[in-house]
Amino acid sequence: MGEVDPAFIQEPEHRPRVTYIEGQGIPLIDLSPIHSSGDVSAIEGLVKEIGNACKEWGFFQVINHGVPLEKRQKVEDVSRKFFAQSLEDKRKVRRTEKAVLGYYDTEHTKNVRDWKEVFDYNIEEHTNDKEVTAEWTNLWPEYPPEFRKTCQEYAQEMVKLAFKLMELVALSLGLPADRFHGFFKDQTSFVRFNRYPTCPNPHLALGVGRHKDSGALTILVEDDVGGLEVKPKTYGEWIRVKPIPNAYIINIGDTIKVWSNDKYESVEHRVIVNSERDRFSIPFFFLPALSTMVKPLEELTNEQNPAKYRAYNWGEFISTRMQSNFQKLDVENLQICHFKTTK
Ligand SMILES: O=C(O)CCC(=O)C(=O)O
Ligand SMILES: [Fe+2]
Repeated sequence: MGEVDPAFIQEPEHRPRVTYIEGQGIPLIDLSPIHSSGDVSAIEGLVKEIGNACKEWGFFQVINHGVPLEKRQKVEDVSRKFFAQSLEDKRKVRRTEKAVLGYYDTEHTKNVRDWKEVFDYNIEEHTNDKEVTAEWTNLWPEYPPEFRKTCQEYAQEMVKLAFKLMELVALSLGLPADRFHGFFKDQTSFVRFNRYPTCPNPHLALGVGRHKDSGALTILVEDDVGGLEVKPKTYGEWIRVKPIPNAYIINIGDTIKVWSNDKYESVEHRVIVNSERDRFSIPFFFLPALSTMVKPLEELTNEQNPAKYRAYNWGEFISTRMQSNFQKLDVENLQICHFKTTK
């Protein structure tokens, strides 16, 4: 990508600011208690911390998460090797409008093109639902040769961590630890490799435009370049996230927001690019099964606190969203607010 094509240019109110606020207050949570069985008070303390972070921020970082560093380094390595190939080679595993996994460099967020290229792969090779128009079949590149195995091993680590986090989220809502597990049988979770190339005019474009993640939660690895910004509800301003070596960044997605009937927040975020160094990141999106009807949990609603959302089908939602990100459209993207029962 060379000059900044008009397709990438953000409206003035969405362009990044030259000066920024870094990291203050973003919760940093130590997950060690989940690995040492038996210490009830440590687990209780952790559950409280998670609950507060989900309520106030919708966003936090974790350390002592149990994911071996070597698995992370290997996956970062294959991502870099894949992107270092020629465009022609990368396009051998190119996604299409219908087949939504693989490589592409033309994603749009809210109908403005993102300054990035991506590669997506699914955790489970699930059969495509007839009701749903998108195809979810993995396209594996031939290079580097260890690509597929490394990706699959990393995905298993992400799934393990995601289930642990969902248990903590469930406990923090006063629910049984395994309350959410059933939704993830035949999950649609996927991993994304992002490369944000250097940009000649970083103040005009964004690596990813402002958005909320629509799944349950996202577990993100970023390198040391920095550029991720979040706008927590309590803050009202964009805050730059400070990269912490070997930490994972967790953000709550719209699905948890709906399940919790708005008790927990999904936070708006975006990625700033720069003119000096490419940035690489690897989000894992923890997503329910295609057939899931997403709606506020009955245990968390009652007459005083009625459901704030109508049920929607996850398969239709995610397929519509993936397809609308493929190209610029003249209509607004599908959002959970379209299913709100109250204004
Ligand atoms: O690259 C990042 O830090 C975040 C990417 C992101 O928000 C996304 O892909 O949904
Ligand atoms: Fe995101």
